[in-house]
Order: sequence, then structure tokens, then C-alpha cells
Amino acid sequence: MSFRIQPAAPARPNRCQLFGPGSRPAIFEKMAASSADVINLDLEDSVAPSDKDSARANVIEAIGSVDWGNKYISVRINGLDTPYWYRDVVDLLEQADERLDQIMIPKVGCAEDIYAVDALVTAIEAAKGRKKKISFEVIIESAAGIAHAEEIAAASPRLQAMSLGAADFAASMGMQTTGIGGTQENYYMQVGENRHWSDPWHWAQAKIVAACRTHGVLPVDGPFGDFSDDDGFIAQARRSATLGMVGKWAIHPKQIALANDVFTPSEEAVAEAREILAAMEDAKAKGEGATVYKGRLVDIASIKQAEVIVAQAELITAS
Ligand SMILES: CC(C)(COP(=O)(O)OP(=O)(O)OC[C@H]1O[C@@H](n2cnc3c(N)ncnc32)[C@H](O)[C@@H]1OP(=O)(O)O)[C@@H](O)C(=O)NCCC(=O)NCCSC(=O)C[C@H](O)C(=O)O
Ligand SMILES: [Mg+2]
Repeated sequence: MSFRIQPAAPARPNRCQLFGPGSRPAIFEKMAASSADVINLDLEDSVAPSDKDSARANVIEAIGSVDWGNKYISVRINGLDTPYWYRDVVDLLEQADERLDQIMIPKVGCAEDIYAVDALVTAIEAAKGRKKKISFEVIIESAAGIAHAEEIAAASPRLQAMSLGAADFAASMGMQTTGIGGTQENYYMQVGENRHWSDPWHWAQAKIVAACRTHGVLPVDGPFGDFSDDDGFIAQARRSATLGMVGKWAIHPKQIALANDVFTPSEEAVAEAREILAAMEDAKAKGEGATVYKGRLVDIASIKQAEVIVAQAELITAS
């Protein structure tokens, strides 16, 4: 273990982030009534250029007027390569109710992108005397973003979460697909007559998880576009959870329960984790660093693994 202790990620549930276009205010109350932990009101790619101003106004109005309960409220601003983003930040920070928790910055490519938004947000917060410090989340969805994932994760103390945006990522990388995440027919190895499919998102997800865990940021899996494919969504979410991600986006309400289910440790998993902790307490009392649990080795590292599962479950119970 390094001399530097790995920082903890923010202690809030982030199992499902529900997206809705800012140009569709009719669904805001439905989003608020959902079981998602995080609400993402979108000003970016689900909003047509002609609707940017009205969507921004809708979102600012709804942040203060809708009862969002205990949900974490995030607004996705437009990318730094557009003429819209500064107006998004200025109007949100000057006009939106203190209920706003977070800004999502899309298509980040380097740490300086975060620096620029941080400088603007910090100035407006001070000028307006805003009490709550706005947090940031970013989307890694370009070749530059994934290449610089670690410096981006370290870029600001405001940064709480980092998602993989599979659609823009695929386009930026020149990948041969029009799917938004999920299974890719052509990514397989042929062994004799058998095809073995693999996961083209895996390496990017693993890089994001490592960058996030190094700097105390929540790693999140992004969208799964085919919302009629529940099994595909569940499989993708299970792979993400196994890699260390804490949640996944929902681009349709039917994906919320699927994400919550995968990213909530099951009762069996929590019971087993508690049993491992108890077994290791017994081992420690006997001066042993390792013992046998259900026919397999558990040791001091197993304590940390079990604590991850118990901590996830306790966080969700407390929320
Ligand atoms: C995908 C949708 C356009 C589908 O909308 P719709 O046709 O209305 O769906 P349904 O008729 O099946 O809706 C059933 C009921 O659910 C309500 N509804 C629909 N969407 C939402 C929602 N997001 N939140 C809450 N409630 C919702 C409908 O009103 C129906 O209600 P009722 O009539 O009372 O039964 C739509 O879901 C949608 O717009 N989704 C979000 C799209 C979005 O935000 N996209 C951006 C994120 S993905 C991305 O940006 C890619 C990423 O950046 C990358 O690069 O990878
Ligand atoms: Mg995108």
C-alpha cells in the first residue's frame, strides 16, 4: 500500500442517474417521483439548438418549484466547444434555487476544462453569496477524455462523479457501431466453430474506475440506449458493478428499477460479507491473519472486500 491513503468517494447513493431533456418539462414531476438517486436535467445533446434557451429556463424554474425529495439534482450543461455552456453556468448559478446540487460537464478532454468551469462557478458563487458549494460530475466520452482520465479525476475538489458516455466515446474513437453502449455483435474471438463475445467498453471502464478510486470520485456507467433490452442492460450493469462502478444512467424510466437492483447489494451478499467479517474477527482473536470460510481462503484483504459490500448496503439503508 502506498504511503498515500486512498481517499473515500462521496458517501451518497448513486445507483441510478435518471436523464430527462430540459426541453420536456412535462416529465420533471415524473422524474422527481421516480426511485432514481440522481436526477440529470439535460441542456446538452437531448435538446435541439433551437430549444437551448427555453430548456435552460425550464430547468431553472423546475429546480426551485418541483419537490425533488432527497434526490441529488444535477444539470448537464453544454460542452465547452459550444457557444452555450457559459450561459448555462451563469444562468444556473445566478438564478437557480439553492436546491441545485451539481453540474455535469460533458465531453471533458483535460483537467483545464474543469478548471475553466470551476473558475466561473467559484466567482458566481462568491458574487451571489450562494451558500451551497456546487459539486461537479464529468462524462468521459472522447479519446482525449479517456487518455487524461486520471488528471481529470484529480482536477477539482468539487468533482464527485465520472461517467463513461458510450455514444460520444464510440464516435470519438472511430468505433464501428451506432449502438449506445451494450453488446457489440462484432467484438468476438473465433475459436474453431465457436464465437466468444467480449466487452469493448471494459478497458475504458476499468481505466475510469482506477482514476476515480485514486482520487475519491464515484465511477458511474453511462447510458444503455436500447431500453427495450432489459437483459442486455442488466448484463452491462452487472459487469460495471463487478468492476467497481457504483451506478448507471437510465435514459428511460423502465431502466431505474434494473439499475437499483444491480447496484444494491443483495441480502445474501451482505449476510455473507458480515459472516466473513465475523470469521476474521475470530481469526484475529486467535492471532491468525487468515482462515477458512465455506471451504475458501479469507484473509485481511477479505475484510476490506467485505467492508465495501457492507458499507454500500448501509449507505443505501441510511438514505
Ligand atoms: C427515450 C425517451 C425519448 C422516450 O420517451 P417516451 O416516448 O415518452 O417514452 P414512453 O412513452 O415509453 O414513456 C412512458 C412513460 O414514462 C414517461 N417518461 C418518459 N421518459 C421519461 C424520463 N426520462 N423520466 C421520467 N419519465 C419519463 C412518459 O412521459 C410516459 O409517462 P406516462 O404517459 O405518464 O405513462 C425519453 O425517455 C427520454 O427523453 N429519455 C431521456 C433522453 C436523454 O436525456 N438523453 C440524454 C442522455 S444519453 C446521452 O446523452 C448519450 C451520452 O452523452 C453518450 O455520449 O453516451
Ligand atoms: Mg454524449
